[in-house]
Amino acid sequence: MRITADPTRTMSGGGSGNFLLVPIPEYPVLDCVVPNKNVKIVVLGASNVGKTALIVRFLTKRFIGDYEANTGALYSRKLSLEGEEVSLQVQDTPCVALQDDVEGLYCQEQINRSIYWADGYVLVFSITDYNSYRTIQPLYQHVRRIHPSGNIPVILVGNKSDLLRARQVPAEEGEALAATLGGVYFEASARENHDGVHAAFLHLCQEELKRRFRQVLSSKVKSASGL
Ligand SMILES: Nc1nc2c(ncn2[C@@H]2O[C@H](COP(=O)(O)OP(=O)(O)OP(=O)(O)O)[C@@H](O)[C@H]2O)c(=O)[nH]1
Repeated sequence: MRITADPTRTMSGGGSGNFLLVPIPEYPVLDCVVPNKNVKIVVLGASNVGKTALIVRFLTKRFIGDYEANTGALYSRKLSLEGEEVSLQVQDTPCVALQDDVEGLYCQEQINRSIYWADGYVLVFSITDYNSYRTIQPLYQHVRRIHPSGNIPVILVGNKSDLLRARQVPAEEGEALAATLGGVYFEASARENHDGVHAAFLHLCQEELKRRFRQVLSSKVKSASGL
């Protein structure tokens, strides 16, 4: 499945101008935690693909243009999902890079900790940068090495869909890759559209909550059948 940002519904950020973003969590993390409804998401991808821009767009509806490089900031906020309040934590990360050794991927220890910590994964590439797309498969394998068992809620985001003339990754390749990862492909533009970005993050939260629900259900079935 692919969701393309709708340019007719652009939310440009109301004259925010260009300035360096200093990431400040919307709520203090501890105030934000709702028991059993705390979803932790990490955003991963190569350099310059728009990880920070996507997070900022999702949380503030704004596109600023200039972001502090490799922030690694943790953001938190509450949101209403299907009538229930969920506290969401979103971890920005420094970029990962392909390299020629056996592992194939350069990933800082800080990123490994974030992968271990998270419940859900936003894997981002830029549709204008084929190398960033090539990073995704090894990155996913890296996540799987850290979480070898279980279902990993993941979405694939092809960002910068406003730059169609510079496209290097066809939408079909994004969809095909997402299918092999067991996730959904969202094509989005952090620059031009809030709705597509919002839909992507929301989908991931919903997937994680569904996964928990299935887990609780199956453990109840197991304990009932054990009686
Ligand atoms: N045209 C366009 N530019 C974007 C979009 N998203 C981000 N950018 C620009 O791409 C550049 C990189 O954005 P960042 O959000 O800093 O990317 P990042 O992946 O966090 O980068 P690293 O710090 O290298 O990990 C910035 O100049 C953004 O303004 C988009 O959807 N469209």
